[in-house]
Amino acid sequence: MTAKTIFDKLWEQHVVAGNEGEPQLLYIDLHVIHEVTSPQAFQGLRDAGRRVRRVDLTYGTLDHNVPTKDIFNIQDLISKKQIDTFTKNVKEFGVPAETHGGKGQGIVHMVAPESGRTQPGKTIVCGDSHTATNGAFGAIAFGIGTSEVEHVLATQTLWQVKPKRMKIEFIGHPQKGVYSKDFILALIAKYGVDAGVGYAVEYTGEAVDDLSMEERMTICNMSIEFGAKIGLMNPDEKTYDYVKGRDYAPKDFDKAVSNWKNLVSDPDATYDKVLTLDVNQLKPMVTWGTNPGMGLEFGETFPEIKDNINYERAYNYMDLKPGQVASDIELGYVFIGSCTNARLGDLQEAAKFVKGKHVADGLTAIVVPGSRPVKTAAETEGLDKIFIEAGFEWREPGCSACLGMNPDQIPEYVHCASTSNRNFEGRQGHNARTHLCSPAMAAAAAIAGKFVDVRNLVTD
Ligand SMILES: CC(C)[C@H](C(=O)O)[C@@H](O)C(=O)O
Ligand code: SF4
Repeated sequence: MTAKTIFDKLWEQHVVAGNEGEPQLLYIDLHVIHEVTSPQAFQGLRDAGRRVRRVDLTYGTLDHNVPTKDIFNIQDLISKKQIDTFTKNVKEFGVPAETHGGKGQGIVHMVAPESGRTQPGKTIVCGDSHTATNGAFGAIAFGIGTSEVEHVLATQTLWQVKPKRMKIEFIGHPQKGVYSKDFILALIAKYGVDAGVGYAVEYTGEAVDDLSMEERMTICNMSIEFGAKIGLMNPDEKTYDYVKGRDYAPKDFDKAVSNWKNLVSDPDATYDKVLTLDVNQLKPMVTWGTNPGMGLEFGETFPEIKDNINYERAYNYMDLKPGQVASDIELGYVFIGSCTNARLGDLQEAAKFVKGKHVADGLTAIVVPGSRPVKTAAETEGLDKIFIEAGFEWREPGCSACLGMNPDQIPEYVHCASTSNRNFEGRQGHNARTHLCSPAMAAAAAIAGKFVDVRNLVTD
């Protein structure tokens, strides 16, 4: 029997028709939807007189347009329309979905795992690029376009060409104050934002084994910033423990686990490409430019422009210069949120750097839990008080300032330390300047008023 990767095993199990190298029809086990990319898809079904084929394998939430200050007061007309349309569509088609302001609501890539629907072995799609987040469970999960959303709603299948296989090994053990966000930012800085194009990436290595499920999700989430549509990991005991006891966990859990145990890459499986990154000496990462690959370890000087036209443009947009360092950036805003880094563990870690301290003068700092369950759990532990007493705003869950599709926008020309995944021009607001980093780095920066090395602040 030839050795196989987890990706090969899962792909084979889901092919309904077609041969490798050509488009193949895949069966989809879970289709998650949100208000931005589903309206035309539902309209298409309506026009064709079709229904949703498997409402039981479909699940929706509202996230991008949610106002996080005053959640029921939706001022923006487009936001209001998208939220109302979604609510009407899921009702009409009978799709289970979280309600606006409801107890399970949150960012789409957070609520699927939280509800227990995300499980090893599944194919999971959503009309959203960061769907790869779910790959942390040992699933094939990827973002699709609106016409594909319609196809999946109607047929529960999707045509796809099988990507190549890449293995990325994170070796070593990080220093305290260095997190999985730093691993993935370092990987993208080293190999570039296109390095993953055409590949399904499997993340392995002792550094990944040591991570919690939440930290693993941060890495898979940013596969897309590395250029890959799919990023996944081998499930293990931590994966099973995460799923166990959740509302939609398998009823016969032991049987499910015995199946999941086979869903790992064989030791001698081969890959089209293998990359490694040693995290032993890795320092906290901060991006200086306008794509997620323009990042450096804390303390390194920003690069020379040379012939790099993108660098010149990035420097102009960011109002920074070669030779400067991250601590030179004059921060005006700190955003702790998004599907990359707004889980309970992220907020717990950030709170450690905030407790008993105060946000720097003139700086606005907001914490936006990624989902209602995270918000509630954080409040039960008193994290909200720690942040509020320190001068942070404590918001309602949603995508928030990750992208400004809601009132949460970074003001023009202001530099923002952000725990999100994209630092493109205008992403967080017109002419806003985004610096990607870990929750700990963002929290410490809010207190200091500038980026500082959190390795020096770790107490436990
Ligand atoms: C709005 C949505 C389609 C988009 C995506 O696909 O990623 C958004 O979530 C983002 O992060 O830019
Ligand atoms: S939090 Fe950001 S990256 Fe995640 S789904 Fe929302 S907009 Fe996209």
